[in-house]
Amino acid sequence: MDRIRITGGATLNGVIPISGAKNAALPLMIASLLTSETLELHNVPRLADVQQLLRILGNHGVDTAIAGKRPGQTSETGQSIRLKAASIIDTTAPYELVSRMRASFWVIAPLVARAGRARVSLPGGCAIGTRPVDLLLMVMEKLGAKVEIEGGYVVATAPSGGLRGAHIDFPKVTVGGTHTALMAAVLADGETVIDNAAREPEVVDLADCLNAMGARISGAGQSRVVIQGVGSLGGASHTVLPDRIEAGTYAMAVAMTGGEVLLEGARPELLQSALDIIVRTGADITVSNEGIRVRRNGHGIDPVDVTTEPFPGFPTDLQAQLMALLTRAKGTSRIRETIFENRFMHVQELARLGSRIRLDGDVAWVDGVERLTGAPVMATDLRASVSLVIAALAADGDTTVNRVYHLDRGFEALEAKLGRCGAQVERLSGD
Ligand SMILES: CC(=O)N[C@H]1[C@@H](OP(=O)(O)OP(=O)(O)OC[C@H]2O[C@@H](n3ccc(=O)[nH]c3=O)[C@H](O)[C@@H]2O)O[C@H](CO)[C@@H](O)[C@@H]1O
Ligand SMILES: C=C(OP(=O)(O)O)C(=O)O
Repeated sequence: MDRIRITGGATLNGVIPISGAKNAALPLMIASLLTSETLELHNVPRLADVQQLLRILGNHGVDTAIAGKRPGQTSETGQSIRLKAASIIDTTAPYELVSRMRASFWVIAPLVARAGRARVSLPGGCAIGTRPVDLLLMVMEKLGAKVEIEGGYVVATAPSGGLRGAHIDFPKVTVGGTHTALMAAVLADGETVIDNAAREPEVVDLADCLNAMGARISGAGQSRVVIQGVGSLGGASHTVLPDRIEAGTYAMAVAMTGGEVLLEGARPELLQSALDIIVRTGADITVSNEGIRVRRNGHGIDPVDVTTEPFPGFPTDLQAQLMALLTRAKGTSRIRETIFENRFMHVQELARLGSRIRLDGDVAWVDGVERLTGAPVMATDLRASVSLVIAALAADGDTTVNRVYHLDRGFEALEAKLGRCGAQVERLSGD
């Protein structure tokens, strides 16, 4: 298994291009199941999760073609992928494929909408909590599907006349639930109203693409979304929005090490709450047409008090990275995690580097320390892994981050992007 070795101490200076968002690319790719025509996606990041989803979609009958490199494109220029599901050849999403990635469960919605049936293994994904799918199943039932659990699989069947529009009122904000509702309702008969919908930018990106395919969705990005069902969807060409979590991660890395980096292509409105917090820690943020510039020169790291919330609040997917930054703050910070009940698995690994963090239920108290020291560490999920990279960049000596496959799920060309800005990061191939 590959590992990454980081020798701490360097400041970061230069330009980091921001990739297309993993969490937008995945539902966009799944939307290809809704039409027999070609969906062309641009700026798709080169990530293990994208590859895995291509395998899953291929199993359902989606033909994919990845465009070759054009002049001037580098290995980090997002890929263009054409997806065409002329017909759905298999409505089962098997355990071996789905258990590795949470988002793959969302195929349930387009499969039932288009083929009338789906048999989908209960999902896997990052180990950050129990992560039930009850609200996704509620969506399918509200739209008229019969839902049963058989041998670890969810079997959902549309009524004879197909899915019917309905009122869906989510008791809590769920990104996956909202994606599912959008993809199930676009082909349903009549109107669907979603209340308490997730307002995340990735939901808006999916709705924009579905509308380009001929859907009639209004209000995406607000709590109430209204969908008028249509008879069929066609092809479209859509560019994946930039990854706000990747941008926030590198912003925190620069706030940690000091230096000055342009996050090229990052869009500030997608991560304003995180940028506000980074400014409160003492870094400077400036915004231009090129992206977001982050700088910390000579100022220490100030402690902050942060609570994770659904968009537009501070994202849970940046909580671990912020915690890493705050391990070196001048004072005590408080981080409250309200989205996932088990998303503090990075605490014990950050402790190996010398951090001082106390857990009290859903709150982590981070006492800033003068010095971190390198150590072998092992992360249990994607964002936890990258939080260890951030801490390692500021630690004395070498840190080896094991289980790099977590990083490869969500960070495109991490070593190259950090390396070009002066960090000493090296991938060690293992057995
Ligand atoms: C691939 C992808 O886009 N993943 C993101 C997505 O995950 P995901 O879509 O899985 O997260 P949700 O927004 O659905 O989860 C929010 C909360 O709702 C709960 N819940 C969810 C569904 C359900 O049926 N029942 C239920 O109780 C979850 O356990 C959690 O406590 O949004 C999360 C919250 O922003 C992010 O951390 C993930 O990176
Ligand atoms: C939790 C994440 O991914 P997933 O939902 O696929 O587990 C993430 O992107 O941080």
